Amino acid sequence: MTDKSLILLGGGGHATVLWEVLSLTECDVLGFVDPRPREDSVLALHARYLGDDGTVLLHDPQRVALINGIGSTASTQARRAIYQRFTAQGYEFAELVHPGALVSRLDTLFGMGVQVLAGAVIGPAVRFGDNVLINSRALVEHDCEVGAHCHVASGAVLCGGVRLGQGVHVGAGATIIQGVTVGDGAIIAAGSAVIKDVPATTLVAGVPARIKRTLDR
Ligand SMILES: CC(=O)SCCNC(=O)CCNC(=O)[C@H](O)C(C)(C)COP(=O)(O)OP(=O)(O)OC[C@H]1O[C@@H](n2cnc3c(N)ncnc32)[C@H](O)[C@@H]1OP(=O)(O)O
Repeated sequence: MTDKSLILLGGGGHATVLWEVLSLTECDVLGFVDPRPREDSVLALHARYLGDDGTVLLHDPQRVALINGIGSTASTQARRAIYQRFTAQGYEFAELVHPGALVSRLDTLFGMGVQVLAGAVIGPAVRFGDNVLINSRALVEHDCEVGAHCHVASGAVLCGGVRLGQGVHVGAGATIIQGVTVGDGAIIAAGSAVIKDVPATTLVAGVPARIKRTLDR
């Protein structure tokens, strides 16, 4: 974890989860930014509202680091966009690991700003790119490679040696069997069982998962 003070980007559901994780750490959290904060959002947890996203730029990137509070339910584009916007301005994103996650540090590599939430299990020799989100109770087995900006949603399972390209969304409760490769920008529907490689920018769904359509990106 960084020594810098932290600013949370976003105030919605994912930010609320992160706010709780932050409350379990010793970090100095300045507050959150959001263009349109809602009363039933992280505000309800008495988080300090700093202003819209542009407020971040009032803070020296040498002194503050950011937490990506944008979630995703399918496309990971919004999480990627805000990450790229602020890294281009010289800001760093802090790693955030819930104390109730089990993370092997045996040859496991984290990119910048990786988030691992409650109950997630990460096996040895796993490689995470930047801005990866491993959501609650997900399982990432040994030797997996998870590209930048991927979201492995709640309860999803990556068996050993799975390779995800960049910006892949693995839906809640989906399982990808060992050795499968998933191309950049693919979306795996919730609850699917993926038993063979998935081409880039396709949506796959079902048990076993089949291609439903090509995504427009
Ligand atoms: C903490 C958190 O909450 S993290 C967020 C976790 N949430 C998720 O991971 C949600 C993942 N989202 C899904 O699974 C959605 O159903 C999506 C993204 C796949 C739907 O995508 P859309 O583009 O809206 O697809 P649409 O609903 O039109 O369905 C396309 C086809 O896939 C099928 N399909 C969609 N979802 C599923 C699914 N989960 N399982 C099986 N088939 C599915 C549809 O029946 C349809 O099939 P058809 O073309 O044969 O009729």
